[in-house]
Amino acid sequence: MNNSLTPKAIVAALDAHIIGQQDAKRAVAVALRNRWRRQQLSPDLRDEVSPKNILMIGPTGCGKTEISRRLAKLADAPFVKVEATKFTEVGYVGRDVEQIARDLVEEAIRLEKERRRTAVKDKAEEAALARLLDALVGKDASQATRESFRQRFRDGHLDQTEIEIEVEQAPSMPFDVPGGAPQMINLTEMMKSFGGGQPLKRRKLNVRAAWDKLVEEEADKRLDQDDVNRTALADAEANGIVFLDEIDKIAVSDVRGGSVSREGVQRDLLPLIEGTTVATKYGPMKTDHVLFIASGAFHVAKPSDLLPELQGRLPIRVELKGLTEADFVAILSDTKASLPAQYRALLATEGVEIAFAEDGIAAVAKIAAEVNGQVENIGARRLQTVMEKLLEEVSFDAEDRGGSTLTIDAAYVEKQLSGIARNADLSRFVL
Ligand SMILES: Nc1ncnc2c1ncn2[C@@H]1O[C@H](COP(=O)(O)OP(=O)(O)OP(=O)(O)O)[C@@H](O)[C@H]1O
Repeated sequence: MNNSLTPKAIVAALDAHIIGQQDAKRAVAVALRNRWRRQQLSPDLRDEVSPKNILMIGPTGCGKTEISRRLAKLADAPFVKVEATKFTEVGYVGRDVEQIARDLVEEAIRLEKERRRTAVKDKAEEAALARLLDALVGKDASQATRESFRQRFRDGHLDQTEIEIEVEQAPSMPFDVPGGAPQMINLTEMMKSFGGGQPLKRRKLNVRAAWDKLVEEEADKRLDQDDVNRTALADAEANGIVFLDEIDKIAVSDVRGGSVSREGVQRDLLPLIEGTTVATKYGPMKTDHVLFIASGAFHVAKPSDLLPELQGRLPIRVELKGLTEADFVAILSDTKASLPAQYRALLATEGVEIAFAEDGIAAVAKIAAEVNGQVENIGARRLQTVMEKLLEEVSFDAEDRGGSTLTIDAAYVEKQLSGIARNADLSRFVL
């Protein structure tokens, strides 16, 4: 991890995307910095320091996941989100919670591959181009023909041309045999151990898609898979972040009748959070230093309804506030890659300019807050449904509007949305 990611720098980076919720931002920033601090310690002391996990308490759609996901991205750390309620479903067997650790390792592998692919990109592209040309003009074509196709490909003229190439088959789903990961059978892994790579399969693709696939394959061939796995496993152990959503739903007082199984889930989660070793396809993974961020609305159950041991493992409590109309204005106006900016960019690709007037933004925020109040409070997620409806017409007609400019002001918002927003029954379905 990067030395420059001080708590202040982390909060500033989160501020670019998330409005308010300063307590939560500060808590995650300190948790992340503590990881860096731990790495600076002598090995014996380093092992003693366990992460201070966080419990985020706040209504739906107020930024809990977003803060955690952005934090992970900032730190380039493997991240998984799991709903705690998933483990209370019918068919649940205690072992399943260990899947969280396995998923974290898979995510770490994906990240590690992505990092390394950039290093071998040039060589991979060269080899991919050779294979692409073979597929386009045949192995025996003259140098001149190959060169001319190479140029046409570079200029993008062949993007939609269909070709048939031999690519590696996607790995088959592993069979998850009772008893855990070490006994997983993966057919493609087995084929590999009998010599040769993944089995090949002829597929029809357009040149654009074939190119991406071939570059990925050629890059992967140049990666030392064992080393990728080793590094990724260590990365998941030291830097992994698990976001455990809906933890309140497995707290005991929230249920009538089903409490045994829910308490069971808490008991199963406990070792994972306290630190245990989970068997994965890539070797044992220790969860001692994984950062857990648990989250829930806690409308009915309280944090004190969780098992005491679990409460102890989530020592940092932060409360996130429900978002107000003013927050919605800020989310629409002041965040990086805000929804208006996204729609503006999307429609610009069709030559349609849209400009959001200040009173237009205010009107959208007002409607979102009203519908949240009348129908159901889904927080900032409401902005997505409102914006989609608002721009539905222009999004559909964009092809006929090339070269035009549309100003989205209060009057336009009123025209598009007021009928729906004032009718609670209608907005229940549409907004
Ligand atoms: N404070 C905020 N600032 C900017 N955008 C926000 C904020 N809160 C939520 N959003 C946006 O709303 C959407 C939903 O937010 P998020 O996934 O963080 O909800 P949540 O609090 O985790 O809810 P849940 O508990 O239901 O998962 C995301 O697209 C996010 O970008």
